[in-house]
Amino acid sequence: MGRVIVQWVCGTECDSQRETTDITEVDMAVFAVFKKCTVTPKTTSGLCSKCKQCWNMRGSWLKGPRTQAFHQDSGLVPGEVKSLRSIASPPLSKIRNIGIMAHIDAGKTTTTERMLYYSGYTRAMGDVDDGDTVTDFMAQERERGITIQSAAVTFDWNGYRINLIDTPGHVDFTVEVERSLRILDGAVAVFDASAGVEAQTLTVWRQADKHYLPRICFLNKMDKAGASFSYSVESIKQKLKVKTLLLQLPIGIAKSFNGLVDLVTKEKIVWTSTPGLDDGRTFARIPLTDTDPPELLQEAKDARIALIEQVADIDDEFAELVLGDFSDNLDGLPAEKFQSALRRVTLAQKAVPVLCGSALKNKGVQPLLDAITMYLPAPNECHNDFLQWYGDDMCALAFKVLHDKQRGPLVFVRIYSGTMKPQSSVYNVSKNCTERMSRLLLPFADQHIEIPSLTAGNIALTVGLKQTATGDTLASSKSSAVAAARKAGRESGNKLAQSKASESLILAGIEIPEPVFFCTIEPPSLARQPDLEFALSCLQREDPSLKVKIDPDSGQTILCGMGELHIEIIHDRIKREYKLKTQLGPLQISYRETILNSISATDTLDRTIGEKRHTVTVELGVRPWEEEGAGNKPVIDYSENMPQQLLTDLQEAIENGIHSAYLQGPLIGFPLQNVAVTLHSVAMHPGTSMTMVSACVSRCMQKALKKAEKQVLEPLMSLEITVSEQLISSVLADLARRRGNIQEIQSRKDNKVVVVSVPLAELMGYSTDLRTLTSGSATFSMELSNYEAMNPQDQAALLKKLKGLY
Ligand SMILES: Nc1nc2c(ncn2[C@@H]2O[C@H](COP(=O)(O)OP(=O)(O)OP(=O)(O)O)[C@@H](O)[C@H]2O)c(=O)[nH]1
Repeated sequence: MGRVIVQWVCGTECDSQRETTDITEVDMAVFAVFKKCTVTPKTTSGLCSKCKQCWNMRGSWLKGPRTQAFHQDSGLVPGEVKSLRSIASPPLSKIRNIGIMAHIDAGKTTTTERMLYYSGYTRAMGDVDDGDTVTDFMAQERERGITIQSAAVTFDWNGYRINLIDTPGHVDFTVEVERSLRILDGAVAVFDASAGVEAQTLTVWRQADKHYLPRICFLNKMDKAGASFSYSVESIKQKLKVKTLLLQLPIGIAKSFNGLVDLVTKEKIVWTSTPGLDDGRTFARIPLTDTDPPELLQEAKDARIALIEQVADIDDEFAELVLGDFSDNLDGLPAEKFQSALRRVTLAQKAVPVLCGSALKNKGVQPLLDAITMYLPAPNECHNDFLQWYGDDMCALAFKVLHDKQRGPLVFVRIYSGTMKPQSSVYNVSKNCTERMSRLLLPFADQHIEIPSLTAGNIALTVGLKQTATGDTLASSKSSAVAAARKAGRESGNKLAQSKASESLILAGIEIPEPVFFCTIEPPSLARQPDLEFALSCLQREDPSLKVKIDPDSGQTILCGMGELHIEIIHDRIKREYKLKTQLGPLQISYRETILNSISATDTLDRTIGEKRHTVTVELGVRPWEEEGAGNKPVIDYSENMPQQLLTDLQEAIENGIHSAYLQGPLIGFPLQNVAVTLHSVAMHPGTSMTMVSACVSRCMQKALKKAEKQVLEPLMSLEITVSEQLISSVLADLARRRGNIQEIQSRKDNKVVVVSVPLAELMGYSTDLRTLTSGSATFSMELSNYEAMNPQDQAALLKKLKGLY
């Protein structure tokens, strides 16, 4: 038997876990028991002692309560496992990396489950309502009705490899959205056919626009009372402003929905059920004939002609074909030519194919899978700048990190070029370190299949990378990354471009915005502090927009995040996943401090520790720095009196002292910004330790800062709000109340896009307020723009508040 890593979890009381590398008959029977709860294992010899105990106690798994972990195992049959091994690396043209996006409850999970089932990789169909799906989401997501984390599954369909990734749509999780979209080549948007376009779909659709992703629409829930094909299509046209290509027509609607007409092939698609097995696996494609109801025939004929005209309008090659060989005989138009034209139009994003069905009633999913392979792009049809520099060398992007209790961190990567192999070293370009990857796995359906290598275009799961975090770029070696950077520089010509190019090599990953909110977090007891630190370090690797630091005064742990909801979710995850009930302090905004004039100071530190006397005297000056290049790091220079060549450890000690003082401003202890430091002199007693030098420099700098004229800087956020013309006035009025400074109002089709900068302090709860103001129709994205000086009144009010004088 092949080496197949399968993790299974006993779904009953014992909660034990086991990994096996060889699938045997017994194991298969056991998996079947766990998955389907209907088969009796021939023997219990394959069970661990805990499971055996459990088995002996119950005598059966049949009534075992279903737990979330229960569904990590699968009902694969041995033959299928073999076939997985033989197709580990399909040709590039046969790979589809696609996202599935939808408004909450549109049927994304149900559709994915059906895809896995029909492609033959799960033995039973998972059901959202029974809570046994493969792409199960976090508890918080279900409770709050939002998607936070993306799931990645791989499966094969008709010789194509499909890597399917969920794209969460909530504005507070921009990084999660960005990291999913960044590695995709195309997307399927799922709609509830009784609701049309809903708010969250609008958000993700716009994000997908930003990444130029070709898309297909799937109108799900055609069986539902109130479902309307025409209403949904109209809503897509109106709200998403796209040209829709109706490739199918539904046969019947709501309760009477029972099939589809394929307008490209002129066939009816009818699902047949065998008594007791209505799983939608079998269906027939029957050419439309005169024996079909005349209304259906007429409707199909009109819709097909409209589709042909529409495609001919957009695609010249197709227009030539239609006007030439087939002008008198549109019926004779070969389906393959039609499909090629539809593919060109979809890839060029000139229009979007629309399909329909009912995932729950097992209708329409197979044609959707065909459409994914037919109309969405292969990785080599997408453009990625940095690829040309790596050539055949391996370059991959880590887009998701999961913490597995047994295997440690599992890192999902998208391979852009070259080949990845287990038991090999990889160079992390973003972290400048080399790591060893022990195993390479495919997240195949609900299994992780061990593979010997994987080539460009694929998505893999790696084990053993301990440093790599979400968003990091991986290359085969440091020399390969340097060679790629050089190549990029050479091609761009000058020095500046060279440095930009090498930066963009690193940024094959995702730009992580600076966190703007923070709060303290405390474990339930001091003894649990190490547990909290462990939880936070795991969460930080999964989510690079989360930052953790220690308050130098109080020693408290500080959590810095992107938004109110972000911090709330992290708090919740620590409780659920790490079983730690932590206490959060009030949410605060991360201000900065600066100075307005130049000041010098001198300080002496004289300490005797043990037998040893440490004496050091420092003289330095601080001044405002208005030129570029300072930001949140100090600009440091040395006066002419200082020796030209300082000893390395002395210089390091001095700069450490400056950096530590820079973290705590003189007014309210926020980090400094735009301050330069000049060191005039350092005199020390022989044998004085470098730690004392750092301490003295830091103290001297704080002394100088205290004497200077001080200023608080507040974070200004740059917002892009997309809102309909009718609602723009109320959005603008609200922004004025929030001290918003409108920079630009652009027109985007029927919508207006407001570009505005607003102090973060005025944006608490903004996503909820905007939703209320526009009944959920407006969307916005937000990022840190810069830090700006507060006016004297606002600053005085803030200082009073922070010092507790209110
Ligand atoms: N009538 C009908 N109900 C459906 C269909 N597809 C899904 N549902 C139901 O709709 C609800 C939501 O389905 P999900 O598959 O969880 O939808 P989702 O888009 O993944 O939802 P989130 O994960 O919460 O974003 C469940 O109760 C499903 O049973 C369908 O085709 N017809």
